[in-house]
Amino acid sequence: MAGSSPEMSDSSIDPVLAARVEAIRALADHQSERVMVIGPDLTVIYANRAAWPAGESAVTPSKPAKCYEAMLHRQDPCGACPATEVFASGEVKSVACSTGGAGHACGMSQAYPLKASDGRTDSVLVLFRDPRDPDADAPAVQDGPWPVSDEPPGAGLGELVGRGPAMRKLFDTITLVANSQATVLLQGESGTGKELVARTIHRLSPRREKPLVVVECSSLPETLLESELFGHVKGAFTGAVTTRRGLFEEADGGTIFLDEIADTALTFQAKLLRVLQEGEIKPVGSSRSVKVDVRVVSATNKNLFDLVKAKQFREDLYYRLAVLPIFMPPLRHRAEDIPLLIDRFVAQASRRHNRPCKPVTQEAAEALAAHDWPGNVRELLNLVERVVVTAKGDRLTLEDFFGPAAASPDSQDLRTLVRDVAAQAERTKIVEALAQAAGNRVKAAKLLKISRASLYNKLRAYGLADA
Ligand SMILES: Nc1ncnc2c1ncn2[C@@H]1O[C@H](COP(=O)(O)OP(=O)(O)OP(=O)(O)O)[C@@H](O)[C@H]1O
Repeated sequence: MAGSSPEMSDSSIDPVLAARVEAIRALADHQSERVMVIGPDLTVIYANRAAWPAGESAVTPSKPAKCYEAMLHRQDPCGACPATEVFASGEVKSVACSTGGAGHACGMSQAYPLKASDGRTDSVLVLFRDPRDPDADAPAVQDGPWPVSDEPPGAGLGELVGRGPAMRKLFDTITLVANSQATVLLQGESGTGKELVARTIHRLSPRREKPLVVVECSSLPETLLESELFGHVKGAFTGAVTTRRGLFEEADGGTIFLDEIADTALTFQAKLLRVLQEGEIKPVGSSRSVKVDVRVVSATNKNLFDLVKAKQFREDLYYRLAVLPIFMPPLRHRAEDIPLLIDRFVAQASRRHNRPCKPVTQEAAEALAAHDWPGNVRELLNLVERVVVTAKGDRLTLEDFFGPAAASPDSQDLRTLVRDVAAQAERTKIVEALAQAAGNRVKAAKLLKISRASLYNKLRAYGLADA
């Protein structure tokens, strides 16, 4: 065993936490990045080989050691350890140890709370700045090649817009996880921005010069998904007329984004688990394994842990994928971000459709902020885009968004009206996409940038299932 983890065999350890630490161990044991997990009393639960001071081996201490004893040979803790703030707040923090690891302190640069099954922060995952690295004092996350933003600074991260507490917390988490190699699981309702977050993680990560490969897992039958991801050799199955590299190989050195991971079959999950455990893929029909260095980010709009409990998703794979889980807040829980999103989307759509960028009236902005947006940011985006194209006046009014009925004094309940209008805009987009794709639903889902499962749900909801 490369790291120290005497307590992990302790049966009193929470099983969710134990599984998470196991998954961290599997990923971090052989990495050169320094990784450690500590308990609330600063006891070392796990430390990989690289975390130990140069020249010292990872010895399993006879009794649980405190991080300052084990790493720095100190008798006392290092004054105000930044990790203690993470235990207190339970929030993700980019922390900076004041002495930067120059002999007296450990030089931790990031700390991530690991929650037990009851939601308590039971331990903290710590990543370090490497004092031997010439860029050690540079910010952990460099600016990516972002497009020029329409908003003032502080209104987002890359293409992600938001400045309310939920999004600020999300941005902290993203910047933190971007710099590590660990797998990330994004969970949240459809349209909340999971794919955009995956892209942001990739663009902020040291892998940004290498490919980001996006795979819509629900759009392919199991056998095809396997050959798409792992490749196949000539003659492996009917139709395999040539040998083909899989998407894991295409993503080598970069990131693979597995969307709708919950919709994969159990047999496929077993194969994916093997890839994550061994860091190598076996093309269909081949007996030869190929080493790949790919960071896996996956997403689902289902509750994956419920599927684990229902035995529809492998528990061991869940813990492998969810080393760093991220929950996307639905738009109705962050109404404070809606005006910013509207500004961004009006500016983008006006540029795209070559229209003047018009302001939104106060009345319309209030109605938009009051809606509960079941389709989340995607629904808002579609509505704004339609209005930018169709509005005639020099401002975007309540009537432009919600039709003449909204402007009349005895209009129906505004929430219902907004819902109806937003649904209408979405329905029209779906009908147009289906027409453009000549009825092919996989292509239509691609055009709409939604998953096939999500398209099927919407077709049913809008009475278009037979379209
Ligand atoms: N915070 C945000 N700021 C700006 N644009 C956003 C934000 N969140 C989402 N979007 C935009 O909304 C649309 C939907 O986002 P995305 O496809 O990432 O959602 P998703 O959660 O992956 O959806 P699904 O589960 O249906 O695949 C995209 O056009 C995306 O660019």
